[in-house]
Amino acid sequence: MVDQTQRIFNILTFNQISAVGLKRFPSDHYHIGSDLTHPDAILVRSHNMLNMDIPKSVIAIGRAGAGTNNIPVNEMNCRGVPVFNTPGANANAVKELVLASMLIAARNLIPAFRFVESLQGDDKVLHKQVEDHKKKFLGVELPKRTLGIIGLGKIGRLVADAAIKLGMKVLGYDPKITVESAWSLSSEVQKAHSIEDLLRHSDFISLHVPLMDSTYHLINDEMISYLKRDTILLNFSRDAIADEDAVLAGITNGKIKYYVCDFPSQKLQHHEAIITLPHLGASTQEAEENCAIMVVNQLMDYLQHGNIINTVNFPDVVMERGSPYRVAIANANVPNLLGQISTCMANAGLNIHNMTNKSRGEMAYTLVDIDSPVSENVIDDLSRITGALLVRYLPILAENSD
Ligand SMILES: NC(=O)c1ccc[n+]([C@@H]2O[C@H](COP(=O)([O-])OP(=O)(O)OC[C@H]3O[C@@H](n4cnc5c(N)ncnc54)[C@H](O)[C@@H]3O)[C@@H](O)[C@H]2O)c1
Ligand SMILES: O=C(O)[C@H](O)COP(=O)(O)O
Repeated sequence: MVDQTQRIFNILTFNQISAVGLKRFPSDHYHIGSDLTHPDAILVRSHNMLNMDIPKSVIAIGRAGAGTNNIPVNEMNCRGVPVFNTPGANANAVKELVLASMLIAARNLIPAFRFVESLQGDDKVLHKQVEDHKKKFLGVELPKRTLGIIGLGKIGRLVADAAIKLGMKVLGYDPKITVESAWSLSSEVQKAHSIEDLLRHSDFISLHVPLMDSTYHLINDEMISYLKRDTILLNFSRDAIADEDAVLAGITNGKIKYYVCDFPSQKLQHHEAIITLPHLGASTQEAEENCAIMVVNQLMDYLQHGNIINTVNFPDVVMERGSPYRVAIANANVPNLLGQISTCMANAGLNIHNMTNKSRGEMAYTLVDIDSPVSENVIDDLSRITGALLVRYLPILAENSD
């Protein structure tokens, strides 16, 4: 049997992951590279992995960021592979870009800038043109205007706080809000009774929901029909949350004054009322570092100790080491798995020191600390239990690597 205390983990990287995070991997137990052939884990940002042949060696995927719609999470469920992300690590960066975008749109800064760039002549001519035409760019101020926020998670609630500080009224809509988010939400955020209610009463609308089946084209012709005239719509979530054809029609019929979004497409290019940015929401030095540090810490804790924190498909499961010998089992959430695990260990003469088991939807996860080393045969027997998807033996790594 390979000495698991000496093992090396291969981490395959897609996209540019901040070196501040990558350097946390101790070099005596981790190899990092963008061209490794038998990776144990993948670190990714927005690289599209949906149609990729993900090597069978992969036991974890870490998304340095929030959205995981580029990762085949269902396929990973079948393999018992956790998909980690970094909730909140880039939220401030997105919030700041949303604030900038609201101000840019409210004051017509893009057309105003384009106008100035188009001017020709000496300073006297320029000044005259400026004073004659500035009325075309008359803007509005934010205080007392209503911002509707759809999705009050890590980003939505920061945007809400900032808007309130700027004197705006904030309406929020999030039927799936978590208890943690509800606790951290400013009491000044008014709850919209329905999405229609929010759309009808907002001057600005900002989308902060993940892309899932239930949010695909959340903003469509019908939803846009509820808007006030001249609404400013901001989408820093994902392209497909707003139906581009519906947005274009909404601009034509006067419901939408500006559509500001982080996801360019040919349909959205070269339109006076559309401002698209090159997916810049999380592109700050701070956010990139925060995401990389968080995801690397989570990944190392999982690879070395089996602990799971912040995945989109497994429950959080953390157990302090009670012994140097640990077995981690990702399994389907079916009856009698724990009984079979205990029986298998008892049959091998192993004494269980401590164990924990949690489930989330179809997935469950079990950590078992054992008083003595565990043989490869026992790991094979555990792997044969119906419903066991991924079984790992995790003795503490040798020296300097915890
Ligand atoms: N532009 C960027 O660079 C950038 C950066 C970070 C995140 N994002 C996108 O923003 C999304 C949100 O990020 P987050 O960190 O706030 O995530 P989050 O998980 O903390 O919050 C998402 C919120 O949306 C809510 N929600 C889900 N379905 C909803 C629905 N139908 N209507 C209303 N609310 C609904 C959830 O209950 C949750 O509170 C990410 O999934 C990602 O797609 C983009
Ligand atoms: O979901 C996210 O975290 C953002 O879309 C950021 O994506 P990026 O890491 O590719 O910038």
